[in-house]
Amino acid sequence: MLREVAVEDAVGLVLAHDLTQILPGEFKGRLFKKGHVVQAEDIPALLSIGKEHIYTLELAEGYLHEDEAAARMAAAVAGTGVTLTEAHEGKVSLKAAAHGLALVDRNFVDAVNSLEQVVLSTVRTNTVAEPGRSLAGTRVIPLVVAEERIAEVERLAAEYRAAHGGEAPFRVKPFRKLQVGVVTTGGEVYKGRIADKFGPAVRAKVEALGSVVVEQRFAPDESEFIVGEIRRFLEAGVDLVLVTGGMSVDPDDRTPGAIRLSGAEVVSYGTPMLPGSMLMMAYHGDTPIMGLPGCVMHDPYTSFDALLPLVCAGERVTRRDIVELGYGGLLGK
Ligand SMILES: Nc1nc2c(c(=O)[nH]1)N[C@H]1C(S)=C(S)[C@@H](COP(=O)(O)OP(=O)(O)OC[C@H]3O[C@@H](n4cnc5c(N)ncnc54)[C@H](O)[C@@H]3O)O[C@H]1N2
Ligand code: MOO
Repeated sequence: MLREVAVEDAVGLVLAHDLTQILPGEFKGRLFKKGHVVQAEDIPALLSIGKEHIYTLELAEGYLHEDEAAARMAAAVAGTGVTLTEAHEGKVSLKAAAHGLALVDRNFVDAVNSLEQVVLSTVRTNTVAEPGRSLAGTRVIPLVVAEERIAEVERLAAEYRAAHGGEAPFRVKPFRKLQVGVVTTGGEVYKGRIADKFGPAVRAKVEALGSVVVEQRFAPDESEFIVGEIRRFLEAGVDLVLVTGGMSVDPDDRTPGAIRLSGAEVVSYGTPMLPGSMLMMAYHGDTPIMGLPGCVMHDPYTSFDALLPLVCAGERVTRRDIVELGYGGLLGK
């Protein structure tokens, strides 16, 4: 168990937890590590950070130190594509091992946090994970916790894995390198009245996730023409077809009709996200095809930017994924 000891009497005893020093503007970090055996020369430093008494460690049977509890929780929830840090000041961080899509089961996270004294804090599911970026953290609130509490978290995680073919409730799915074909519609661009701005914008968004635009082709506002270009890319075996412009309500907006006419199975025309409400998500077999409205060209984050990471990670976008964009999806106009 923990024993409170006056600093002057602590020489030779084992520190129960990391001790943090904060010097505003200069330093914040660990002054002494958990497990450190207090030396006579440590006493002035301990007093300087305001410690006249410290906890020394004598763990009772059936109790865990905060570091071990955090480490066990992290190991229980972490799946593929995730690395764990060592416990530091009672916290373990879960980091992305590769550039990919963080997949987090919200119900599982809620179930863990409904237990008392434990913390599982994560990014939202479908967040883009950069390698080395911290995506989740585990800790417990008291310095020592009943082992039974952590065993409960481990049970929830084991049940989750059993119900999901072995997949963990928290994992990172690496991005694939997709070969992307772009069909840019619009008579004004096709006829050279204005310069194309969609191509560079879409290329940058695709490349940021590690995929590549293999070709961009141009089409006037004619359904059959657009269908022909879509089919050409499908026959060439691209992994993703993007059709830009012509997505709203004008008579010249042919793209949604052309995507349907090409034989695609439409998941959704329209997304509850602003900007990006006029986006179409569809599939030809396993090949995704997306109709991109004008805003994708000029807005940094739209429904396209929310869905492209799923596509690049090889997740099949469902109607449910589209529905869930609405809550928190008002970003612009
Ligand atoms: N009455 C309504 N008006 C609009 C609606 C609506 O629901 N009802 N939706 C709005 C939304 S949301 C969007 S987004 C825009 C644009 O949708 P479109 O995909 O149809 O975009 P276009 O009409 O094709 O083009 C808009 C604008 O951008 C220029 N453009 C298009 N492609 C290119 C390109 N490759 N390079 C440079 N510039 C391009 C085009 O010339 C137009 O000026 O509709 C809202 N309106
Ligand atoms: O498709 Mo619009 O995107 O909402 O600006």
